[in-house]
Amino acid sequence: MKDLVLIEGLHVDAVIGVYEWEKKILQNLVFDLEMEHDNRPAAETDDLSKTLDYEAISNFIAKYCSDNTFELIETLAERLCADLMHLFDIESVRMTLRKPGAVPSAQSVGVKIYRTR
Ligand SMILES: Nc1nc2c(c(=O)[nH]1)N=C([C@H](O)[C@@H](O)CO)CN2
Repeated sequence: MKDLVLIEGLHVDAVIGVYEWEKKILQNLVFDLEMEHDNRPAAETDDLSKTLDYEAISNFIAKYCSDNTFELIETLAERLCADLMHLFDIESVRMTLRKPGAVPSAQSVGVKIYRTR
């Protein structure tokens, strides 16, 4: 098992959805990420620059969601994972993206994807 850096339950507001009324409102999305990265260099040197900075990545996700609008959560998850892997030293990422308000009778709905270099 390789090392992981985690982000769990990251709440972000976004304009997202297939229906016209959804394009005029903000809806809550919840992200969980498992990002593969060798944590030993950071642990050996106690150096943030050698690991995946979960704060920087969380901030990037929030800004990405405020700067971009999509219809499908599949599109958001796919493009966001591609950008994250391009910008950060992530070997692979498992992203769960939930849209809790989308189906009132469900606790949550969403997608889960796994992408690797
Ligand atoms: N697999 C998906 N199904 C649906 C999506 C989606 O993004 N992926 N989106 C919608 C609507 O936007 C919905 O969230 C409105 O409540 C429907 N199904």
